[in-house]
Amino acid sequence: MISNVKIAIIGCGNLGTSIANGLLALDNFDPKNLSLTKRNTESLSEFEAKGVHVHSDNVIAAKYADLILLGVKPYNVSTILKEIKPVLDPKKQIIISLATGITLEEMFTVIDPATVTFRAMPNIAADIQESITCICQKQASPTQIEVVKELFDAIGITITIDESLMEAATVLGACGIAYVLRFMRAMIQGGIQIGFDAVTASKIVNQTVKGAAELMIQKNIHPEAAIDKVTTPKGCTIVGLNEMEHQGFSSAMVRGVIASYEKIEK
Ligand SMILES: NC(=O)C1=CN([C@@H]2O[C@H](COP(=O)(O)OP(=O)(O)OC[C@H]3O[C@@H](n4cnc5c(N)ncnc54)[C@H](O)[C@@H]3O)[C@@H](O)[C@H]2O)C=CC1
Ligand SMILES: O=C(O)[C@@H]1CCC=N1
Repeated sequence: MISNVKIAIIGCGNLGTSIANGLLALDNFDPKNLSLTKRNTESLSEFEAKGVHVHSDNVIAAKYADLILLGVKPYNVSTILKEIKPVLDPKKQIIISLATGITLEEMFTVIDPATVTFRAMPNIAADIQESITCICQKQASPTQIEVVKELFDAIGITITIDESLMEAATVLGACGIAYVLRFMRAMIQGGIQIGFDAVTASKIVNQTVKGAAELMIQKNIHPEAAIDKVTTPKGCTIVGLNEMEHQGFSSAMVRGVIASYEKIEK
């Protein structure tokens, strides 16, 4: 049970906070099983008030954790690993790096290559237990894989992938939430121009996007199959969609995805 596992999030910023919120909303999750670190812990005081261990000592947090999540920026991963290495127990603990573009091999140049190490790529919807998290690992036992899957299943859904796809997973799942939000913002702006106030436009757009996503998830169909049901011949939907395509909508999205990917691969 994930509720009995001691979890440390080293470097609890935007993503770490989302994961912490998702975990704390679970039934039976004991806040005492969660440790969050940050250099300046002021912004984590709400967690402290809920009984979570909050401090700036990464070594202490790592020492007493079963699962050690690295939530720092990619360029800080190596420094953190060097810092916590003296207290790591490769046989008992599991390290999970959330950092973009840092390979398992790179981590093994710092820590003992026998350490059970995962890379995981969740997104900020972990906050409301709706993340999609892609994971990959080296030398984990089926039980250890199960524990890590259980952690991320608790805050959304989890897919196991090959490490070679982790950068693509970052773009589609983690950056992806920002692409969707920018799309929503544009739709709200359009809605305001055709007459709605911002609050009403947001409400309509939020539910429309939720409905579209749920339709795809529950019916397991390709988006275009559902689009065909909306586009009345000679109607207003197809006119709007075609105008968006004339303006490069799909092309802009594909090129944005590739630009993000190329940025990580550099
Ligand atoms: N923000 C997102 O949506 C996603 C981020 N990621 C990855 O997660 C990692 C974190 O991203 P964010 O949360 O956006 O960054 P962030 O900058 O909000 O969080 C990083 C945190 O680490 C803390 N930190 C830095 N050095 C530290 C140290 N020596 N000891 C303890 N804490 C330290 C910082 O104070 C900060 O709070 C990055 O590697 C990023 O690539 C992955 C998926 C999604
Ligand atoms: O923008 C970034 O680099 C990170 C990785 C995925 C989401 N945020």
